Amino acid sequence: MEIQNYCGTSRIAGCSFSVYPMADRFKEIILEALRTVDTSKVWIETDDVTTLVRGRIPHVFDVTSAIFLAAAKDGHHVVFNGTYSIGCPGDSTGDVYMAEDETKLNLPNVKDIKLETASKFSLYPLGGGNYMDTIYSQIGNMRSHGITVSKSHYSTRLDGNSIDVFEGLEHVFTETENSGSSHTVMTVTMSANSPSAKGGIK
Ligand SMILES: Cc1ncc(C[n+]2csc(CCO)c2C)c(N)n1
Repeated sequence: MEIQNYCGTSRIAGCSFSVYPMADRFKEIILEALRTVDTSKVWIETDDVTTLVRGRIPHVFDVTSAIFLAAAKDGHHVVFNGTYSIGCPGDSTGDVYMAEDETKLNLPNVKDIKLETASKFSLYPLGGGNYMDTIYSQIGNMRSHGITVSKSHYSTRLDGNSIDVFEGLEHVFTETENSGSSHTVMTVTMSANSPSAKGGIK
């Protein structure tokens, strides 16, 4: 069989992510978080390393943020690590999940959860010309979401309420996509309830 390497045109988005609860009950916390979130508007697959979610951008962010919040809301130290991608060559157009509307199913259940988080994110607008301009303007974009933004090497640090940070990141990702980047990748590491002092290890 001939193997084809082609670029789909559907603009299906996706995220490969894991949550790491630092607790004895980590297995139950992960599985419960995956079970309680409504995933009916995305394609989803979990294995022993990550969970993959694919569909429209709003639902990919709705599901990933709700799973993190479900795992972290009770106070356990939990880390989320995710790679968001859109325009990946080979992601097929045929997925039924692209027919869904943009109404988020989980946001009403998690929007009032207040959870202070520390994150680092990196944005990679692939296939566009002025990628540094796009990155700098999108880092500026995060500030307008009430997020504390600070410099780091290889990434940008974000301190703020979990849902607000996810909302800002969704905005950044969507705007980068709309700016004409043919393939966009964004990595996010988010930590909640860490016993470490902010920015340090004491
Ligand atoms: C979101 C998410 N998906 C999958 C894993 C991988 N994983 C590690 S332990 C465990 C439970 C026992 O099977 C699973 C599924 C993860 N950590 N987070």
